[in-house]
Order: sequence, then structure tokens, then C-alpha cells
Amino acid sequence: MSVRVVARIRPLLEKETDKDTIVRADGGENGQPHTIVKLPNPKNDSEDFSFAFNSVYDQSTSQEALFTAEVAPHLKALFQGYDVTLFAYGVTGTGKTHTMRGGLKLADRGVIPRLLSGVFRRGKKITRESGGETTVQVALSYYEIYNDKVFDLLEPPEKRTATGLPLRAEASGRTVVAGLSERACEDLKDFEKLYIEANQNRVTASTKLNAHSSRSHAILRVKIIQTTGDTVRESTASAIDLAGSEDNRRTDNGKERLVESAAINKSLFVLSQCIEAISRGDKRIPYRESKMTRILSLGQNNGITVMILNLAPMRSYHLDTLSSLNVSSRAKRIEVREIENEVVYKQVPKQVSSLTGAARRQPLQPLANAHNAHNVAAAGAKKEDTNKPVKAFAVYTDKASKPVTTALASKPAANSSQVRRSSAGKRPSDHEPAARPSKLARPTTTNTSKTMSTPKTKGSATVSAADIEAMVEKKVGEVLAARAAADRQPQSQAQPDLSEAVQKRLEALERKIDSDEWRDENQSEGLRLLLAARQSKEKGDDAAALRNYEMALPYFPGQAKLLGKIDRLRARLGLGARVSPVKRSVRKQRSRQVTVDEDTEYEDGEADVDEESFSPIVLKQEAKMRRPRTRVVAQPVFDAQESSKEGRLLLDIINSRDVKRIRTLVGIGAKKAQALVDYLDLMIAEDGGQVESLAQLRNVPGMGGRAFDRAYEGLMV
Ligand SMILES: Nc1ncnc2c1ncn2[C@@H]1O[C@H](COP(=O)(O)OP(=O)(O)OP(=O)(O)O)[C@@H](O)[C@H]1O
Repeated sequence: MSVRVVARIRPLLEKETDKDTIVRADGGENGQPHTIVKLPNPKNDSEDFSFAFNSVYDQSTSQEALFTAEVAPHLKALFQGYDVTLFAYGVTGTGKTHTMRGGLKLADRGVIPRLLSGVFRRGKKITRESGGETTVQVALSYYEIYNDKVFDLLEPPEKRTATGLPLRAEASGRTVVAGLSERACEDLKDFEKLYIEANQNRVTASTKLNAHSSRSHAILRVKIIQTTGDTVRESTASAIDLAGSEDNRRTDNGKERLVESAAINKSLFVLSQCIEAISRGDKRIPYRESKMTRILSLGQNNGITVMILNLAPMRSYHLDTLSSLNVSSRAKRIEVREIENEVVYKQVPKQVSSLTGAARRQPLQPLANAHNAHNVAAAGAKKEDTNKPVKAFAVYTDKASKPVTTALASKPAANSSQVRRSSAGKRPSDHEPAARPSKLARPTTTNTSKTMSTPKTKGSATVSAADIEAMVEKKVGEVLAARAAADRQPQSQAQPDLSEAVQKRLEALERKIDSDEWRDENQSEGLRLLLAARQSKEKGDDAAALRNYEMALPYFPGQAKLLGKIDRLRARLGLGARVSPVKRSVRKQRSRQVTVDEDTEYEDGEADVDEESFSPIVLKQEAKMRRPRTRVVAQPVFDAQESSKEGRLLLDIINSRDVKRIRTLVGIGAKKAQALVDYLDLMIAEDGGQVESLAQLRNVPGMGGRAFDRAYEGLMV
């Protein structure tokens, strides 16, 4: 069956200043559960967008009701040998942890404690009814993915290693965490003790948007082992509380939080890309690009998968809500085959025949929602035109309105049985940069939030409703333009098969980045993002390429080459100018007289990145910019260098991309040489393969300022 996707709208919290609720549950007349999420078109309040899900739970839904409807029915299957995966997805502060973990009071308990309670109860029942012949053991493992590293939550934090636990692919195709501890759990009390202790190990820290924000993805695995005589049946329930995406411009996040946030946003972005790739039927699903997606292996795991989309009802989350509705709607299209885990015989090594392995590994199904009532009509329609792209989600407006002029307006909805009443207000995409919309307009408990819901008072420095409207308008315009640009590309161009040579080259780079253990984590991360951007670009997916380049930017702050790529892509997609995270106030135009700080950078804000400066990049860069200036280098010196024989030799050596040759330069060791070559492969090669000038070379990470001077001067000796 396809992944079951349900939405839960949380109630307003007392402290929340934005009381303007715009998200509501609909559909499901005559006592049937709701199936539609409705919210206004951000560009036209009188018109509604609707998204269809398997079920929709409104603000009044209790923890008990949600569990009874969505989780309890799968307990039986779990004991029949099926694996069950439950995961909560949504923007920060929308209620994921509340849904999964809940509060301490009995009525507030979330899905996880209720699941365990159900497991123990059913286990006892089975033992009782079998007259003691069948015994049921429960074992737990609990871990988090923090900054793309896996940490065991059942072990004290002192035992953590810097790199975390490695992942391993099993013969069955499943990805597992190597070296994870597992604890036997006798009863609910046992579980609660373990769970509370483990949660204290979980990295949560206060952010401005959510005072108890989860900064990691938490994964609880409950293994159920049923033994009858000499047969053993194992199945696993996984409950996953994903960290929420957030916008750093709104959260006042400090250095550490920024890095965390980048990791969280990246993994969630990869998840949305995987969902999209599966629903499109792509051959390559980018699971490998984040540990969370490797572990989740959406669509590859057998069994039953339920995705709970958490939503906040307020207007201040409007664009974020649209974005997560888009992603979740696509997830409905992922098919998971329900395959029972085999019974194995005690003492006999478990047989995993290749046939079984192959059968267990899920072939990815592009359009697998024959089970999804909303898609039946579309599935039929699709047959007529197999070349047409699969429309990834259903959204229709509720009010007949004038057709809009965007290119999107004429596209038919493909997976909704609902009548599309208006072609207006097509959905924004979830994967363009603009589609993880800014929370600029999100008020929570902050002052800004007040200004959102209260009219602007005279003389105050607040944002007026019209300003906000304009911001939303602009953002939506960007999103629509990006989508329109993407849609304008002919299908053959949208997903071309990469040439074998390019594919091989990219795969080799991917393997290398993964295998270089010596490499700084942040450096690897930055390179991975560049690689992902490169892959997207090769495939003609400019929007995804842009997103990846933008995410790589904090790892290579101020890099002219990278900024150029971003600017070009933004222009191509019809998006506005880039908003630089680097404070514009410290950015000055380079003048004839360029001032160089003692050990490195140019003053124009285009700080370079060398191996040592990868972490903590963003703040370090600003700190560097504040340092006193001590040396002044005149432009004529640069001009002379450009035309000197040393300059030409330096370029020649760098352009050779030969690690051994580059290492001969003064001040460049093995690591730096390798990092340079990788960077050149990713950034320069696609533009013709050459660093054309010394000025360009000075903007290559690791080759700015002093590193450049040393290498250059070394050639003069
Ligand atoms: N259904 C609900 N009923 C009552 N309160 C709720 C509900 N859902 C969420 N809340 C409250 O909203 C706040 C934010 O919820 P929560 O921490 O679960 O969000 P989250 O999505 O897990 O955020 P993050 O991703 O930042 O961890 C909490 O105070 C929580 O108690």
C-alpha cells in the first residue's frame, strides 16, 4: 500500500499572539473523518487551496483519538510480523514532539508511550492465550541524528565519539546503524524509565521560535521477538520524531544553532527531494545525501508506513504550511509493499536467500496509489499520456475565479478526484529555494509577531499589514515564477539521463567525499552540497541546483564563483536578487587600493575558505572582517602578478588538478591539495575546467590571502 499520510492541525497556544487561524479540516461528511486541509491562497484570501489526505485531524483531536485511529490498528500487523514505521513531519513548533512523545499526564501521552503500552498488552495477551507457549520479548534502541551524525541515546553522552555511529547496508537492503545498543524492556515502567533518561540525552535547545525545539531527528526502534518452540518471529516498530525546519533569519540562532539548523534543513530538503524523486519515478533517489533519508529509506522499507504531517493553524505559518503540505501530498504516492518478516528457527543461522533479499528490497514505485482514492481518476487519465509528468499532489481552489496568468494556471491536477474548481493559485513547489518559504512573516512570541497581528501604530518601527502582504506577495510570486520556469522546461530536459561519463565522474566524487575520513565534517558537507547541486544541474533541475548551491554557501562564504552560480540560476528561474546572509554593511566595493588583513582576506567581504576556516564558518568570517587592517596591497601589485611568469606557472599547476603537483607549492599540504582539486572538479570544471586568472584563484577556498601569497612567492625563489 502507499504510505498513509495524515495531517494533524494543532490548536492555538495560549502564548501565541497570532490568533488568525487559517488552516482548517474539511471533507468527510456524515460522521466520516476529515480528509481535506483547507487554507487560503496567500495571494487571494477569498480563494481556498485544498489538499487531500488519508485523514485530517483538527485542533480538537486528542492524543487518544489520534492513536486509536492511526496507530492502534497496526498493532495486530506488527505482531503478525510486519514492520511499522510512524513518523512526524512538519515545520518547527507545529506539534511533532507533542504528537510522538506528548506530555507526562496520562491524557497527554503521545503515540510512542501509547504504542509501547499497546505492545506490552498485546504481548501478554498472546502469551496468555497460547498457554505460555509463545513468549514475547521487547527490545529498544533509540538514537538521534544530530548534524548528520548518529548518536545512541541509550548510552551516556560521554560515550559519544565525534563522528557518531556508522551506517551499514544489510543484505536485505535495509540500512542499519552499526554498534547501536539495544535494551530489553520488560514492561511499561521499564520503558518509561529508559525513555525519559534517553530523552535527556537528546539534544534539544531553545530557539526563538520554539522554546523546546528538537534539534535532532529522534528514532525509536521497538523490536518485538515472539518465540514459539524453536521458531522466532521478529518485527520492528519505528517511531520517528523529525526535527522541524526553520528559518535562521527568524530564529536569532547563534553559531552552534546555525550549523544545527543547516543540517536539519538540509536533511529535510533531501527528504522532500527523495519523496519527489520517487513520486516522479526517477531511477536515482538521493537517499545517500543525508543519514536521515538513508535510515528512513522511504519506499524501500517493507511494512506499513504512516506519515503524520503536523500543521500550525495560524496565518504566520502560511507559506511554511503550504510547503509542507506539498511535500506530504507527494508522499502519498510512495508505495510500500507489505511483506511479513520471515519466521526463523532458533539456532539455525537465518537464511537470507538472494531471492528473499531481492524480494524484500522494495522496487520504487512511481505512481502507486491505486489504493489512494484521490488518485484513481488521475491514474486512469495518466495512461493516456504516459509522457506527462506525474503531478505530485492535489490542490484545488474552492472558489471559481478568473484564470490566472501564470504558466502554472493551465496545468491539470493529476491526483485528485476532487473537482478542480479553479485553475488559479497553483501550488508553490516544495523544492525551490523560495518554496521553503521564509518565516519572515511568522509571528510567534516575538515582537515581530505582535506587529503582524496588530495594526501599525504611528511612528512605530513595525511592519504594516500592507508590508507583510507585499512580502508574502513577493515570496509567492517568486515561488510561482520558479515553478513556472521549471515547468517551462521540456520534459525530456527536466530529467535527462546523465551521460555515462558525467555520471561516473559524479559517482566517483561522491564516493571519495564519503570515504575521506580525514576530511573535516563541515568541509565534506559543503562538498556534498556542491556535488548535489552539480548533479541537479546536470539533470536540468535548476531549482534543486540553486537550492543546493544556496545551502552550500555558508560553507564557502562569499565565494565569488559560487555567488555567481547562484545569481545566474536565480536569474534563469526568474527569482529576485539574492539576499546575502553576510551583513551588507561590512561589504564594500573593492577599490583600486585593496586592503589586506595580516593573515588573509580581502576587505570586500569575499573572504576565502581554507581548510581551517570551514568551522565555524559564518561567524568566523565576520570576526575576520572586524580585525584591524595591517597591510595595504596596491592594485598594481595584483596586475603585475597577473602577467608574471610565476602567476602563469601557479595557474598552470592549479589547473593541472594533479594533487602531487599542487603539493609542490609552498604552504599546500596533502589535504589542502586534495580539497583544492575536489573544489575545482565541482566548481570550475563545469564552466570549462580552468581557473582563468589569479583574481579568480584568490577566490578559490584555500587559496585566498596568505595561502595565495605563500604559493606565489614560493615560485619566485
Ligand atoms: N495538539 C496539541 N495540543 C496542545 N498543544 C500542542 C499540540 N501540538 C503542539 N502543542 C504544543 O505546541 C508547542 C510546540 O510543539 P512541539 O514542541 O511538539 O513542536 P515540534 O513540531 O516538535 O517543534 P520542533 O520541531 O521545534 O521540535 C508545544 O508547547 C506543544 O505542547
